[in-house]
Amino acid sequence: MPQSWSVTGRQFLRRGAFLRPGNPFQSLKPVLWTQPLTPWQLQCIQELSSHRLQRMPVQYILGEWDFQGLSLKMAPPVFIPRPETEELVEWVLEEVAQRPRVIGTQGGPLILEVGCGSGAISLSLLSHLPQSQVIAVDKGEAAICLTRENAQRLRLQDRIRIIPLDVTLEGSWAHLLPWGPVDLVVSNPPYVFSQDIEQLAPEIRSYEDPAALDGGEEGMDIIAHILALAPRLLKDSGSVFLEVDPRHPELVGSWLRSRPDLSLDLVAVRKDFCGRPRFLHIRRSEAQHGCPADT
Ligand SMILES: C[S@@+](CC[C@H](N)C(=O)[O-])C[C@H]1O[C@@H](n2cnc3c(N)ncnc32)[C@H](O)[C@@H]1O
Repeated sequence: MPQSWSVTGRQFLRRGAFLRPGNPFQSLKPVLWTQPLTPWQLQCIQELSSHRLQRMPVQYILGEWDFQGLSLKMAPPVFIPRPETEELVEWVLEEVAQRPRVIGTQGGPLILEVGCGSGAISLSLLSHLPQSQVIAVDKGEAAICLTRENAQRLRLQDRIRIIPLDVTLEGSWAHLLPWGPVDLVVSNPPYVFSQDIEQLAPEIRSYEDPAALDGGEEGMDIIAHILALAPRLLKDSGSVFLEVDPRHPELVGSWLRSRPDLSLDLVAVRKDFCGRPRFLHIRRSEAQHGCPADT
């Protein structure tokens, strides 16, 4: 996998003055339509094209990608944020707006994101919720570094704690609460069924971290860990929002029914823009006090 190259697509387009600052690709200056390319420009185009011919995702070639109006740095092998995840963020923001008394009574909600990747979810939530604070965890070192860099680029670093952490490790939950229990846990976890990994596009299989994708036999490995930890992490009637595979609403529902000790209810399922059930809202029952494993 090529990890470094002399120039990213975005740098090339800016340095070569192809784009007006801050404008999208459509802003290509008309005067350039007929101007021959310089040798340097030709070399850059050849280099960038060769990456694409090796099936490198365009987001890695450009070195930047937009998510919820934020421009985020992208670098392999950190997971590239997908458009449907913007819908997860929008759902969380809707819930926060509709239930301000329940979620984050004082200031904005305190949010934990499990598996932050490039920081897309955490940073877009912070940019929309100026009173909120976020704890973002990921087990991947490259993901932690990229979230840190993106938080600084967006000047959101003062409201985010970025913690390298594997949520499947025993006792990990204690590190997840630097500010005490949270109002919301949000995650786009690895949820691809192991047997489906082979069918993913070469762009995904060759360049993105397999740990960001493979959720085990039924795609439930990390989901189950997050849900098992949730009662220790959440305030009373706090919520978990998850992005999942269309088969997961059924699987997660029956998994939760098999774990009544967790006092978690699947309260809503939302479809993505293709009409597939992809997002779950799971709420901690208000009646619960203390954690099952503590008693
Ligand atoms: C599907 S990616 C989501 C990244 C980002 N939230 C997004 O939506 O673009 C899943 C992320 O979970 C992280 N991850 C996988 N297993 C984990 C674990 N056991 N503990 C913490 N993070 C984990 C991966 O490193 C990856 O960054």
